Amino acid sequence: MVNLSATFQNHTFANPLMNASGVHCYTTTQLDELLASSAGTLVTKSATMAYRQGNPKPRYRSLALGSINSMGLPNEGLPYYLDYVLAKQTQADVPTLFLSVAGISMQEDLDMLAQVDQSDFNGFTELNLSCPNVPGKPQVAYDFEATEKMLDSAFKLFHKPLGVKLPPYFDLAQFDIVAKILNQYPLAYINTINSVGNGLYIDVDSETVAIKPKGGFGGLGGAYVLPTALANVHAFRQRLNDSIAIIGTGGVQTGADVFAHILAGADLVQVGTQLAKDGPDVFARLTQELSDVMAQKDYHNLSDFKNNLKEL
Ligand SMILES: O=C1NC(=O)NC(C(=O)O)N1
Repeated sequence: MVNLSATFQNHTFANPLMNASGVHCYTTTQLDELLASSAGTLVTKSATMAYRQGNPKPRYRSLALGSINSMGLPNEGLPYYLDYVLAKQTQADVPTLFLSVAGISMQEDLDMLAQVDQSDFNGFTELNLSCPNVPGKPQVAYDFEATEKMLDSAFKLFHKPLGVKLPPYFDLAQFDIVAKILNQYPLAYINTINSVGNGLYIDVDSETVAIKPKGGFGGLGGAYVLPTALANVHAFRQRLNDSIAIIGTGGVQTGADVFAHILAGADLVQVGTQLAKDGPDVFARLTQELSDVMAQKDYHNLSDFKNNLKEL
């Protein structure tokens, strides 16, 4: 018998799967659909303090090998999502929830964290340091000094469980540097990776880009990014204190991809592009496929193979 239950910082989820922030999580209707699905839990769309329209459309394009997006942090504003998780957490059989924030400035991040800290929210807060799509706003987590300053300030005022959403890194020396910074803080988790920033999809027939913002440059998701996502999960698992959990995000299309993320060291696994393509029913398929892969290998629990990637 296969048991998919996932433990994560003393919280238990029915399975390790959830949505990636930004996908099927803008409205309470979408969030309720996630709760009604086979997903183990959910994360809200990254919020700014106030409602934000985001970039001009078309700003998302589903592609054969994944997706490209330059949404630009459209969201209903922090109060909308905070109200949602506060209302939901009082209901029976609702799992511990995740709330994502992404200020346009460090001060906005701190203001939002302060507001969440003063609330009764009992779930995990995700500080998104890696949105690649706000014109003129660099991805914070590519600036190591700014990241350190941000976390110093955040932990001075925030006392609830906090995670950070990181961009992909591509250099082993960067993994060393970033892990050294992150290990200084009592982080509940890291979530790696965000979309691979500023890719450019070209439609040869029309000789045109796929999305309107930023001349077509946007974050890549889907099959394009699975090896990069697995590398970031594994590199950070090898370098971070055991006290910091890891959410693996990027490139999940099948149960075998979920298995690979966990083998690489992920404690939970998020699904973005494939959720956008298939809708919340994707979680029923992915949990079944993960269960099938485990049964074929005679594994009964996630701990039987988590972070057990073999080298040659
Ligand atoms: O962090 C983000 N990553 C993305 O790929 N897109 C969204 C966005 O543009 O809002 N934010």
